[in-house]
Order: sequence, then C-alpha cells, then structure tokens
Amino acid sequence: SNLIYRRRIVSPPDISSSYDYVIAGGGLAGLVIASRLSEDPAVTVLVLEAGKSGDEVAAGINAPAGAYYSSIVGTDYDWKYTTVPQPNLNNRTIYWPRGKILGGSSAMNAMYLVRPTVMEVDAWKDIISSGDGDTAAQNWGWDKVYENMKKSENFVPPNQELLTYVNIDYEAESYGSGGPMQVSYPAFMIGINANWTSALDRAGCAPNTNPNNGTSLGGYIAPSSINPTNWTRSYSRSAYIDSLPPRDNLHILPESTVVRFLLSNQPDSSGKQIATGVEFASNAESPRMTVGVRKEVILAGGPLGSPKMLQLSGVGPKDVLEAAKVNVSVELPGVGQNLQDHLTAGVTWATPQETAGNIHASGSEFSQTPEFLSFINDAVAFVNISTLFNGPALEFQQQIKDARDESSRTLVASQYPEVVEGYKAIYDTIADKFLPDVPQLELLMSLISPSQVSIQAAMQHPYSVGRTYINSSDPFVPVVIDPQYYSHFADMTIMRQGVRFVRSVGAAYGALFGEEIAPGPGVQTDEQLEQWLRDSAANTQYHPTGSCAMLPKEKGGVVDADLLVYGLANVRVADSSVFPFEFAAHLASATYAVAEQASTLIKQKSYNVPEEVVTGGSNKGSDANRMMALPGIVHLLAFGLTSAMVTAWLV
Ligand SMILES: Cc1cc2nc3c(=O)[nH]c(=O)nc-3n(C[C@H](O)[C@H](O)[C@H](O)COP(=O)(O)OP(=O)(O)OC[C@H]3O[C@@H](n4cnc5c(N)ncnc54)[C@H](O)[C@@H]3O)c2cc1C
Repeated sequence: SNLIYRRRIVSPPDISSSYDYVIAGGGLAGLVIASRLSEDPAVTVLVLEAGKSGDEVAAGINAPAGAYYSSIVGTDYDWKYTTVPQPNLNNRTIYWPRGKILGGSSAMNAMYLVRPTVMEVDAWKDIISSGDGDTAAQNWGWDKVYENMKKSENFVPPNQELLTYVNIDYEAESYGSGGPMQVSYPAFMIGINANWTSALDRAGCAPNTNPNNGTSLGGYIAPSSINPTNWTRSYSRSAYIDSLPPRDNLHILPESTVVRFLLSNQPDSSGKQIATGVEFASNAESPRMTVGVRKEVILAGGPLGSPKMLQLSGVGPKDVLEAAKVNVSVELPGVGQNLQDHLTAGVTWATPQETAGNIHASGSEFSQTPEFLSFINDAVAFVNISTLFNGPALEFQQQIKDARDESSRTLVASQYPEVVEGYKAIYDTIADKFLPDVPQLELLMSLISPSQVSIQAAMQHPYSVGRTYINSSDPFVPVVIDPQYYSHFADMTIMRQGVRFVRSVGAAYGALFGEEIAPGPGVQTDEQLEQWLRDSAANTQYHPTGSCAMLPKEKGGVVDADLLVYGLANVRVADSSVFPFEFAAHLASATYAVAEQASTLIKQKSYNVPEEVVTGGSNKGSDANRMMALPGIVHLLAFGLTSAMVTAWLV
C-alpha cells in the first residue's frame, strides 16, 4: 500500500494576540526555524504563510515523481512571477516559479542536493568579517556551514541494485545522519546515466568520487532530497513539521500574507527600531489583522518575499519607498539590490536509447510504480574555467578585471554608493578567487522527454546583477523583478563556452546519442550561439539570491553576521536571500544551513520587546493596539504524522 496516514490536529480557532516569534513565510527556511525554535515548549511561535497549506495537493507533492510529472509549477501553489523584459534576452520576460505553499520552493524544486565549495563558503565568511576577532562571521565559514548542512540531513546510501546498474560514487561521511531531511537516491535510473561520468571524463572533466564534501569539481550522480522508505519528496514540511508530534506552542497559519511589520514609535537605547507586531491578511479584500511580537520577527519569504516585506515596512532604498508611497522608517539602500541568478541553456539530442520519458509515456504497469516514478535527473557535473577554455583563461580573467569599474558605474541599476561598493567587493571575489579555482558551470543531464536527451549548461557566477522592488504599497501587487541577465559580457561568454563543452560530452557519448535537435548543427560560431542563447535558449535555473545580502552595511548589506537587519533591533532575515553571491550549487542545501544556524543564533540570544510596546500586548485602548480576534475562517493547523507513514510503505 502506498497510503500515507495523516493525523491532523486543528488548534483553537483563534490565534493568540502575541507570540514570542513570528516567522513570515513558511517555506524551506521558515519551517526549519519554526521546528527548531518550538523545540523549547516555553516559547511560542507563529508561522504566517501566504500560500495554502498544500494538504489538498500533498499527494502530488509527495508523489515520487513530484519533481517532474506531477510538479506544482504553474499551479495555484506557484507565485508565477515573471521578470520585466530583459533587453539582453531579446526582451523576453522570464518565468520565475516559486512555491506558494507550506514548504515553499522546497515543495516544487527538482530535489538535487548539492553543496557549494569550501572556497565559496569561506569567501562568504571573509566578505562579512570585520577581522580575526569576529566570531559572528565564523558561523558562515565552511566548517560551520558544512556542520549545519549535515545537521539537516539523514543520508541513506543507494541500494545495491542501483549501484550495480549505475556507477554512483559517494562517501557517507560527507553527509549528515539522524537529521530531519532524507537524502538518498531514487530507486530507478536510466542506462544513459551509467555512462555519464565516463563520457565526461573522455570530454575532459574527471569524475568526482566524493561529492558534497566541499569540492564539487567533476562529474557525478548527485543525491536527492528523497525519502527512500517510500520514494517521496523530503522537503521542509515533511521533514521538519509533519515528522513531529503536534506542538501546542507552534501555530502555522496558511493563506496569510504578511503585509509588513510594525515598528515602535521610539527606537531602543542603541538607536534601533523595534518591531512590535506583524500585519497580515488572507487576501486583497479581507481585513488586515495584526499579531504582537514579544521577541523577534523572522523574515523567511525567500529572495522576492523578504525584500518585499522589508520595503513595505519602510525599510529599504529611499527612491523605491518614496515612489511606492511607503513612509521611510529605516533607509537601507541594499534591500532588494544585488539580485543574482543562474542562467541555463540545454543542448538536445535524439537518442535511440529508452529514456524515462519513453517509460512514462508508455503508460506501462512499471511506469506507474513508485520505483519508476522516483526517477530523478541526477547526473551533474561542475566544470572549471580551464576545461571551458582549454587553459587557464588568463586573458578572459584580465578582461573581466579591467571591466570592473566601468561595470560598477553602468551595470548597477541603483547607484547608491553602498550598493556600488558591494558590487565591487563581490566582483573582486568572483573574478579573483572564484574564476581560476571554483567551478564556473554546472552540467545537468535530463532524460524525462521521450527519445530525447538534453544536457544543460548553467552559468554559476554571474557578474550581471539586478534588483527586485515594490512599485506599489499594495502587498498584493507583485514585485518588480529585473535580474539584468547578460548585462555583463562574461556571463554570455561562459555560457557559450559551456554549450560547446556540452557538445563535446555529447560527442563522447557516441552512438548512445543520435543527431542534435537543438540548437542544431547549423549553430556554431560565437555569434550564432549567442543569438540562440539570447533569443530562446537561456532561462533561469531558479536560483535567485542576494536581495537581502549578508554584507557590511557600507557595502549595501541588509543583514549582519547574526542575520539581523541593519537598523532594526529584532528583525532577522533567514532564507536564501542572504547569500552575498551565487554559489556553484543549487541553493537548498545551503539554505537549510542558514535556517539551522539562524535557529541556533536565536536560541542563544534574542531580543525582548518591552512589554509596553508589544502590539496588542498592553491595553492602551488605541485601535492600533487592539488585537483583532480572528474569525473562524482561518485554519490554524498543527501537523503530525504517525510512524505509520514510515511503516505503511513497503518497497
Ligand atoms: C522550480 C525550482 C526548482 C529548483 N530546484 C532545486 C533543486 O533541485 N535543488 C536545490 O537545491 N534547489 C532548487 N531550487 C531552489 C530552492 O528550492 C530554493 O532556493 C529554496 O527553496 C529557497 O528557500 P527559501 O526558504 O529562501 O524560500 P522558499 O522556499 O521559496 O520559501 C519562501 C516562502 O515564503 C512565502 N512568502 C513569501 N512572501 C510572503 C508573505 N508576504 N507572507 C507570507 N508568506 C510569504 C512563500 O509563499 C514561500 O512559502 C529550485 C527552485 C525552484 C523554484
């Protein structure tokens, strides 16, 4: 049987008038933090999530093929964002799916579980560190981030059958054990996967036999966030919330969009503003409600949601706030700036081999089994610059360095001096440290279409940086997203070389691959490849970050090394928006680490809002302080799964 037995506890109809912690956004990071903070029964935690709970589609999300054949991309559980037209993509707008559901984008992602490298994470520590004695910065160096990534995991090695079919290299010590998120491999792979590392090797990219330990260079079969006891997606909700018995001190409220946090009239003794409550609403028409905050507000709305909530609260770049008619409470130019993303494009071949797409399309009995449906495109490779350029590319590196000052003047959309300084600091990091030594490109093979195989080339360290901002004070108006793709020449050059390398991997596959379908043999010169990328091929790899960057304030930072927003006493951002720069990795693993570390920091030391200023906490009698009693329409849910979830699945 593949039944999941779910025990749902419905809590009292009204939420409390105030909580110790209010978490804005119940996505990947938000639910991790909710779970960790509520381990202490003495603290109260409220999660406000804009999306629906997802119970209605839990079967789809949890279906083994949730990554592809029953994805929630494009459904009501997707924010369905689009960028503004991108001039360097022939004015195309790019679709940005994001999870609008408990679990956030971890409920819709492709489940690859890959880590950044030691050098990248240590550079993160270095860019926020004020010097040797800066202990807060140490939490963002490799050792600590690695520890936190592992803390979130329970690794289960691939089964023997799979191992003999496909060559999978791994070292179990490079993963965590006993953590909430299940990390493993699907039950089923395709023969073409078995030739992946050898084809790459022939093309000049050696296998990586111990991936995810801080050295991602090379080809390998990546693990996934999959639960091998039942072949379901392991995401922040199933891992961190459903696995718990219900907790009285944890309230999770779906269909509740955070509008803004409320600030006290008086700053505290250190001159910082204090968040005293959070305003939210079910939808654009419904009344606004407020809830008091006794300790802290934790923003976990992701790289679009968190800067939006800050800006709507009056914390952000002055020009943006004024244009949107939001009163400026704290001028913080970096909020929403520094937006970076990975761009990707795929070469497609016909193949005489059976792909997962053929099996799925056949409708056969096997195609319906959890084992088949657990198939995930796990073949990846991380490639460095010398593989892409047949040498160290010193000339290319020099061109990039020479373009730094001009790029900082012409490519940074918002010319606040701090934001420009941050751009330069990141630019130097990726041009000097990352270009020679850190992978520049990710390859991903896809086998989900019938009789076709495609390999993506995804650029990992963009010099093109954009921004996201509100253009209305209405929280239900979508944010503006402008990643400024390909505004810097280096991004295009790296992708163009990446496509060429992908072709050499295709050639190394030999007869297993048939003729090239896209872009097709007619597209060969630099100009032809670039036009193809611009006009149709380049697309997001779904890894936006940087919009609430952890950087020094004078470099356009939004949060400090404790994840506290500059100028605010008790508001943190803890999600994938805080990475100062992109990693050569998908972002989920590192985001779990941010959320785990945030939880530790908050448990160690958090702010106490003076009783008299908590919204609704004291009876001052004013309307602003009156807590709205919530009508019965709101679901207040705590989730729990019995151990039957595990035992009901027999594989
Ligand atoms: C299609 C897709 C495929 C991906 N594939 C992979 C992959 O294979 N491997 C990998 O590692 N990473 C992948 N990623 C990236 C990864 O899933 C995200 O980086 C990660 O989920 C980010 O976590 P987060 O907590 O920052 O944001 P999210 O998980 O997106 O959570 C943010 C939450 O906040 C909520 N929210 C936003 N605004 C508000 C508001 N005002 N009020 C209340 N709630 C709000 C949202 O609804 C959402 O639930 C993928 C992403 C996408 C979209």
